[in-house]
Amino acid sequence: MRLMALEFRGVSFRYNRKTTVLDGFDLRVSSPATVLLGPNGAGKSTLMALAASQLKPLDGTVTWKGRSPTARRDVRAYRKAVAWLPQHITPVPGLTVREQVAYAGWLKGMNRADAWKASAVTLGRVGLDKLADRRSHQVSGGQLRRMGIAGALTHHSELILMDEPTAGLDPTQRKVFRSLLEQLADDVHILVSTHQTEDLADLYQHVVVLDRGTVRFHGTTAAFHAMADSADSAEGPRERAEAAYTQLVGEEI
Ligand SMILES: Nc1ncnc2c1ncn2[C@@H]1O[C@H](COP(=O)(O)OP(=O)(O)OP(=O)(O)O)[C@@H](O)[C@H]1O
Repeated sequence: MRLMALEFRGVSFRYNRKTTVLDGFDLRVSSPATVLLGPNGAGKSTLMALAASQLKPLDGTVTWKGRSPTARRDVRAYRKAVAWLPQHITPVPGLTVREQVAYAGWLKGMNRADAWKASAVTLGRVGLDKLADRRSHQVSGGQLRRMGIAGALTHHSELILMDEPTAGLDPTQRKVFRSLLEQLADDVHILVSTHQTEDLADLYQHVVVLDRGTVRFHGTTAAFHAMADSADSAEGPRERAEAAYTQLVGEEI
C-alpha cells in the first residue's frame, strides 16, 4: 500500500524574478491532521496551491502517495485524491448547495447519479442537509466552506488542503467548523494553514512552522507546545502555542 504522505522534494517556485518563495524546498507530511503556521508572506498559500496543483513547481516534485500532479499518468488520480479548499470559495451562480456538491463529485470523474446520491450523505455529514436546496450564493462564508468540504467528501478525497478555513468566521461558526474538522480526521487527512492557535492539540497531531520559505519546526503538537514550557506567560493552550511560535519566528501570530 502506498504511504499516505504529501511530499515536497527539491521544490522551487517564484512568482516573478524578484519573488522567490521556495528554493529547493523539502517537506514530508504524513500525519492525518497537520497545521501549517507562519507569518504573512511565509509562503503558506503558495505551498498549499502547489500541493493543490493550482501552481506548478519550477523545479522539484510534489507527490501524494507517490503520485505527482505534473506526471501525465498520475494527474487524474492525484486531483481526485487531493482536494483544495481555498480561502475564498466562489459559488457557481444558479446552483443549489446540493447541486454544487454533486457537481464537485462529477468534476472529479463520478457519474451524475453516484455524485447526486453521495451529495445527500456528505451534506448531512457537514450539517448542511437543511440548506441543500438553497442557492449556493445565498449561504454564509462558514456554510460555503462546509459545502466545499462536502464536495471533497463526495469524491472520497484522501487529503483536504485548507487555507485559513476559519478566517473571518464568527465564534459560533468557528466552533462548528472546528468540530467538523475533528470528525473529519477519522477518515481523511487534513493540512490546514491558519493564524488561529487556540487548542491546536485538540485538532492536530503535527505542526509545521514556515518562515520565508523555510521549515522552522516540524514535529508533534506536544513537542511544539513543550517549547513554550519555560515561558512565564504560557498558561492556556493558545498562549503556549503563541509562545512557542514567537520563539521560532520572533514575532506574534
Ligand atoms: N500572485 C503573486 N504574485 C507575486 N507575488 C506573490 C503572489 N502571491 C504571493 N506572492 C508573494 O509570495 C510570497 C509568499 O506569499 P504567500 O501568499 O504564499 O504567503 P502566506 O504565508 O500565505 O502569507 P499570508 O499569511 O499573508 O497569506 C510573499 O512575498 C507574497 O508577497
